[in-house]
Order: sequence, then structure tokens, then C-alpha cells
Amino acid sequence: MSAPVNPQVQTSAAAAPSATSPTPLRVALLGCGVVGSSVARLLLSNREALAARVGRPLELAGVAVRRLGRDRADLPAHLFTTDAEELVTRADVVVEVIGGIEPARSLILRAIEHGASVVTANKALLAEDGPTLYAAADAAGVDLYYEASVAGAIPLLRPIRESLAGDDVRRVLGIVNGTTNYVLDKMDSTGAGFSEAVAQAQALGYAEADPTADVEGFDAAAKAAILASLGFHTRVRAADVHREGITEVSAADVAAAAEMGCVVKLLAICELATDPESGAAGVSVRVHPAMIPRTHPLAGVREAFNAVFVEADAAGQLMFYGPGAGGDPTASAVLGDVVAVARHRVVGGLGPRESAYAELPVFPMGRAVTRYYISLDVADRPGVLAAVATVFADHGVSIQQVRQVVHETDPDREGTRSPGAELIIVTHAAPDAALSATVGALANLDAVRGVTSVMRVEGD
Ligand SMILES: NC(=O)c1ccc[n+]([C@@H]2O[C@H](COP(=O)([O-])OP(=O)(O)OC[C@H]3O[C@@H](n4cnc5c(N)ncnc54)[C@H](O)[C@@H]3O)[C@@H](O)[C@H]2O)c1
Ligand SMILES: N[C@@H](CCO)C(=O)O
Ligand code: NA
Repeated sequence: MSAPVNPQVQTSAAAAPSATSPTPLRVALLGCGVVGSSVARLLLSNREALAARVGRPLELAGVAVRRLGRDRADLPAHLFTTDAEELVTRADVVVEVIGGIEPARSLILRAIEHGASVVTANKALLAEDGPTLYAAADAAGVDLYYEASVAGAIPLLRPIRESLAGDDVRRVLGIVNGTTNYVLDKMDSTGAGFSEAVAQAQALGYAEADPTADVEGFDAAAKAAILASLGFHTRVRAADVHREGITEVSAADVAAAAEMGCVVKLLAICELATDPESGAAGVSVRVHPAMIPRTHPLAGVREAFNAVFVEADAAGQLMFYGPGAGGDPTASAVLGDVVAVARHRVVGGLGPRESAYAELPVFPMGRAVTRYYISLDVADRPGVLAAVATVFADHGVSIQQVRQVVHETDPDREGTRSPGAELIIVTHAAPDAALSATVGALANLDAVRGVTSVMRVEGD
């Protein structure tokens, strides 16, 4: 790593805004896809306002692309280059919107070594190797900003990183993936199955051709890792996050939720926790589908919108809501960061460094305290309810609600007609390990023909 190089910061007094001879700050853009093309367009169309806000003009120094020759964002052809490594060496601010781990990481590190501040939307990289980027930025005396990486346009990371820096965040809970929210919303409002709803999301450009990162929860897990790291002043990587996607959520699950007055959402939940045995502090970070009551504010988050609750000791509960994806909304967050780091270049100063002093362990999912909805297909005969209740009691799980719907003419497994019933149970809160062991034991009961639906319940 080279020595700190940031002439703009070191000579900040000399670089004060001047109406007569303002030296532009050079902005290099890496990637010109959905987000990059919006960033380029807004950077040029808002040129004058941005210059006034920063105190110096922002000049688009170049745009690194994989292949030349495509017309992108109506930009002059001379701005494009396939040599990203060279471009980052002649910029004051580098905007990385390529995505993925490599070459994004090497390019960011190279940019930092050459004294550039970095703005990125890359949640995958931050959740995999954020500390390396922070350390490099710290050593070089430059900024690393990444508001667009979580919940797109919604100002969320800066409020946690800066506005709440004097408070103690206890919990962050929300919907941080627009694609899956769109899919679950369509399943709820139209009765569509999972595949049908994904196809609709793809047709509208929400879901990518390969929707794995969204529907399997990888995108939300990376965002949860970033939120937990910032909120709890510790290091959480994507691999530490318990992750369940929405591929197993069926139309029947969504209908069952509706019958309960609930809706199914993919939630990211980050909590400060205490080890029940040692009393030691830790964090619980998880992404999974959950039923939430329709009266809960998150239930009203429709289509591809995002919403996040942040609970802090003194502040209480804060809610952040808005567009979490899309070219222009994401570019809004990117440009806000560009203005912030450019202002530091003009008047001196730096944004917050990494704050990971708490060094908290990440607890396994089994220790998270959750509630379950369980629907069982059972034989309708004496003693069944008692047998089921005993399994719950044996695992120390308390039942909150039981409902039984009798299906007089249901065929049983052998195809003969015998009375059957659907038994719906909602539990009180218990360790996830106890709940999941309860489900395993229920499936082995003679009276239980099948476990038809299991889902966590949140938000009451
Ligand atoms: N699209 C969104 O709504 C959204 C929202 C928030 C954050 N993000 C993040 O923003 C980043 C970009 O997302 P996107 O949706 O614009 O993706 P995209 O696939 O549309 O764009 C990425 C672009 O980078 C280009 N690229 C790949 N390798 C390159 C290289 N070596 N040099 C130069 N260009 C290269 C690709 O050709 C592509 O045009 C990702 O990190 C993503 O997670 C996206
Ligand atoms: N694929 C992501 C984009 C924003 O990170 C989403 O659907 O929310
Ligand atoms: Na954001």
C-alpha cells in the first residue's frame, strides 16, 4: 500500500471555491449498466447545480466499460475506455458500479492507492471484504461511501453511520430486496404461484434473467451484513448471515398467511442479542420469509419498494421507506455520496472510518428467538390434539393459538376416505432450534399425515 496521497485534502485552504478559476474534480465511472448510465446522465444534466453544491465543477473524466462501440447514456464516445486500471489513476473520485467481487475490488484498491475517494453501490463486495477497503481508504486518507449499496435511493446508511452515531442501535428490521417484495406482493394480490410471479417480475425488469441472488436471499443477506456491521459497530460478513430465500414459499403458504390476517415478506433482521448461558453480548443476523400482520407498517410495502425500521435506545423506532432499486433511484444515492466526498476534497475533512470496535460474535440461527406458524394435516380422531400438544411441551415451546378445520371427506394416504383435519398452530416466542426440532418431531407423529406449511411469524 502506498503512502497517503490526497493533495486536495492536504491543501484544502488553497482549494477553496473560486468563481473565476475553479479546477474541476475528475470523476471516473466504472461500469455503465443500469446504475452507471443513470449516474452518467445525472452527472451531466445536473452539472451546474452539482458544481454549486460542491464548490467546484465535477468533470466526468471517463467511463470504463467492458466493450466499446455501444451507444450509452448519450455520452460522447471519447469518454469511454476499456482500460479501467488506467482511468482510476487520473480521478479524484471513482464511482464503482460494475458489481461483483473482481475486478471491482482490485480497481477500488488501485483507485484508493492513487489518492481517489471511492463511491460504490457494491453490496456483495462490502459484505465480503469491506474491512480491506476501509483499511486502504484509511491508510490513503480518502473517503469510502456506499449509500446505494443498501435500499437504493433510501438514505439509510448515512443516518445509521452518522445521524445515529450518538445513540445505540438495538435492532434493524426490514424489506431490503425489491425483486422478492414484488414477487411476494404479486403472489398475495393475485394468488399467483412463485414461478408465475417471478416471470412477471422479469417481464417488468425487476428480476434479472438469473434471479438467484434475489430469490435465494443472497442480495438481502449482503445488505443485512452491512446494516448489522454499521448498526452494531462490529464486523458481520454475508457468510455469517442466516439466509433463506423465497423459492419454497408456495401459493398455499401465502393463502394461509392471508387467512391469518397476515402477509408473507422476505425480512432482513439484525438484532443485538445475549447468550442465555454465558450472558455474553452478540448479534443475530438473518434473512428469511416471515408472516407479518396486515396491520404492520411493513405489510403495506408493495411492489418493489423497500422499508427498514431502525430501533435505537434514545431515538426509539425510525422507519425508512422508498425505492430500493432501479437506475435513477440508485443513482440518486450514488450522486449524494459523490457530492459528499467531493465537498471533502474542496473544504477538507473525511467521512467516518470503519467503526468495528464492539467485535461482537454472530450467534447461530438456533439461538434466535422467533415464533412459528405450523400447519399440519392430521387424522381427526381422539388423542391427536393431545399428542401434538405434548410434542410442543416436550420441546419447551408454548402454543399461542390453535385452530382446527375438519375435512370430512379428505382422502388419507391409502386413498380411502377417512376424517382428516388441518391443524393450525401459532407459537409463542422460543429459540429457533427448539421450534425447528418441534417441527421435526411433529412430522414423525403417527397422527400427523404431513406438515403442510411452516413459516416464522414476526412483527406483532
Ligand atoms: N440495479 C439496481 O437497482 C441496483 C440497486 C442498488 C445497487 N446496485 C448495485 O450497483 C452495481 C451495478 O448494478 P447494475 O444494476 O448497474 O448492474 P449492470 O449489470 O446493469 O451493470 C454493470 C455494468 O458493468 C459492466 N462491467 C462488467 N465488468 C466490467 C469491467 N471490468 N470494466 C468495466 N465495466 C464492466 C457490465 O458490462 C455492465 O454494463 C452492483 O454492485 C449492484 O449490486 C444496483
Ligand atoms: N436486486 C436488488 C437491487 C437493489 O440492490 C433488488 O431487487 O432489490
Ligand atoms: Na440507500
